[in-house]
Amino acid sequence: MITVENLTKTFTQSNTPVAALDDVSLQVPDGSVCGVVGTSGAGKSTLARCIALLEKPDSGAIRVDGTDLVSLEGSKLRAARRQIGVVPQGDSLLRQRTAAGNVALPLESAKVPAAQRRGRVAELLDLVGLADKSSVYPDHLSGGQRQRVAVARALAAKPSVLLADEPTSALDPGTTDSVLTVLERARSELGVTVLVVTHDMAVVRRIADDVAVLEQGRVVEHGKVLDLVSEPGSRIGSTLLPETDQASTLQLDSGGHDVVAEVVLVGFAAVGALLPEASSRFGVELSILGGGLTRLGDTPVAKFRVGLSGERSESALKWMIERDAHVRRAPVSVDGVAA
Ligand SMILES: Nc1ncnc2c1ncn2[C@@H]1O[C@H](COP(=O)(O)OP(=O)(O)OP(=O)(O)O)[C@@H](O)[C@H]1O
Repeated sequence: MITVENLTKTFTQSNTPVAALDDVSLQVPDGSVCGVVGTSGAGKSTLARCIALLEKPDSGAIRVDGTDLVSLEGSKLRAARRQIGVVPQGDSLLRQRTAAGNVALPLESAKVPAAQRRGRVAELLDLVGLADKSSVYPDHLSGGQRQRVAVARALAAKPSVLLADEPTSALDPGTTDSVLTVLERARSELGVTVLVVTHDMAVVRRIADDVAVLEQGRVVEHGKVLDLVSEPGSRIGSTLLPETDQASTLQLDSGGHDVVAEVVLVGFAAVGALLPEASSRFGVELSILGGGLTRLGDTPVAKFRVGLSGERSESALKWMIERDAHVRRAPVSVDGVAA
């Protein structure tokens, strides 16, 4: 578990203090992937650098498996750093070393014997799908392959935490996918806790269990992605789920329904069966007025605007809520048209 408690960090720019981190607290459970997102200047990289112990916060604590890393010094600090593998922002490989040579670097620093080193490097290159590129130099690798070597290098010393700062920036969607697959594999096959700093919501959509949204140095939203998307007003929800409120759809179809509601359904069972079952069980006519289906990680999630007509519309809605559908009633005016 990574626990960040009340972290603050202020820089001075032209004699003016800039609060890069302003009382930031968050938790990343063991073996999970947490995305840290936010606009440019929100404080994402500063947070990553503090957690990687490359920057000292002004105050606050960073606990990995219970130990506060901020207070460590000397050999204890060096040992703690080894527990945190870092994939830095941008191209970080040494040009004069092969892929294998780059991955071997942390093992050489830790004085791991050569035979053991070779075995570990081979394992890691295999993990990132680059076993056949071991003797290739970075200039002859694609951007995505270079990032995967950087991930292998970050994992070399068997860290419990992997921190990746914008690992997919400047990569096209196909290449992004190959890098995300490797981060996801680090979690699933090695049990590493992964923190990904990114401005790219596709990263959150594809691999994050948890997410923290930073804005001007503060955490404005934090939690499990699948919980947040069902909360009314969630920024994550409005970014990751389909739009439901196109004015044209509403004007054409919403009139005449007894109940109009926005429904978020999470998981195969809910997405596949809940609406048709509610309709048949309560004898109500149910129309989809907007929205659609998406996928967050492996989980299908739907957000629909629905219109229900029939005497038992309210009961149908209540029944869906009891089955974990997240329902928000749309206000309906006296003539029955959704506002
Ligand atoms: N070394 C520094 N000296 C002065 N100001 C800094 C320093 N590092 C960061 N800042 C400032 O702190 C704030 C947060 O910067 P940070 O790089 O953490 O944001 P970010 O969310 O990672 O942005 P980006 O997505 O553009 O990388 C910004 O206002 C930035 O200008």
